[in-house]
Amino acid sequence: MQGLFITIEGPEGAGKTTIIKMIEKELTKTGVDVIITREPGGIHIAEQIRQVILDPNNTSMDARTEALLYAAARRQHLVEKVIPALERGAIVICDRFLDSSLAYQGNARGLGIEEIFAVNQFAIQELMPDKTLYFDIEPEAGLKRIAVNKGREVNRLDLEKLDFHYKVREGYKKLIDQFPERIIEIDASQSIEKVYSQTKEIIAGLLALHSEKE
Ligand SMILES: Nc1ncnc2c1ncn2[C@@H]1O[C@H](COP(=O)(O)OP(=O)(O)OP(=O)(O)O)[C@@H](O)[C@H]1O
Ligand SMILES: Cc1cn([C@H]2C[C@H](O)[C@@H](COP(=O)(O)O)O2)c(=O)[nH]c1=O
Repeated sequence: MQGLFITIEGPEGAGKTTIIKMIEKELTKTGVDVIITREPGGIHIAEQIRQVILDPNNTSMDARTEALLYAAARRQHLVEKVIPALERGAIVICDRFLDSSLAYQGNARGLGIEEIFAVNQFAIQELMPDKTLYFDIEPEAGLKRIAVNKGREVNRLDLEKLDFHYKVREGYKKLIDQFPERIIEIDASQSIEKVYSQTKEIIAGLLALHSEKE
């Protein structure tokens, strides 16, 4: 595949969506073929699965069912949107991907990072991101940010106890140790301007390297 697959990860309220929108605006100006998308979602079927997973009324959802639904949404999103874009050489920036499953379902739900990785192999068939930017923030600070954002819908996972969100962050830290070449950590507790300028610099570097290779 000739494109470049970049994923953005982090706990709730880390600022992923905010920064991705700013990056999209910047890249669109420069004429780069960029696709901005998200998980779970990004295409009709996966958005429908998203509604089921994140509905706060679905309190009886089993943890393995949750993990499988994320993997199913991922599969459809890859096949319908991400892979075709990469094949035509586009830059794909995805708000969350496999690492979210590893941190949330694998570590925080306690299903096991290795186990969730294995389940997801069926969905991704070894298609991993070229680079992942991990936005790190203390769970309390991230949750505080989303609490003051009154326009945002509260989802089923936001409602988990603080301890769950700490385990999510712990899961991401384990992934950084496991994939140091792929995952770059950014301190997301900084101002929007600082997080944006660091992200922009990293993405510019990745684009430059990518175009050298072509
Ligand atoms: N660096 C920042 N400093 C202060 N507030 C921020 C910062 N980045 C984002 N915010 C605000 O925090 C809230 C959450 O941001 P955003 O939706 O981008 O986070 P997210 O990582 O996509 O969250 P989630 O994964 O929970 O959807 C928004 O109201 C946004 O304006
Ligand atoms: C892809 C993916 C996501 N999650 C969780 C993380 C968030 O709580 C929601 C998505 O909401 P957002 O506002 O779009 O960030 O889903 C998960 O638990 N596992 C996953 O694989």
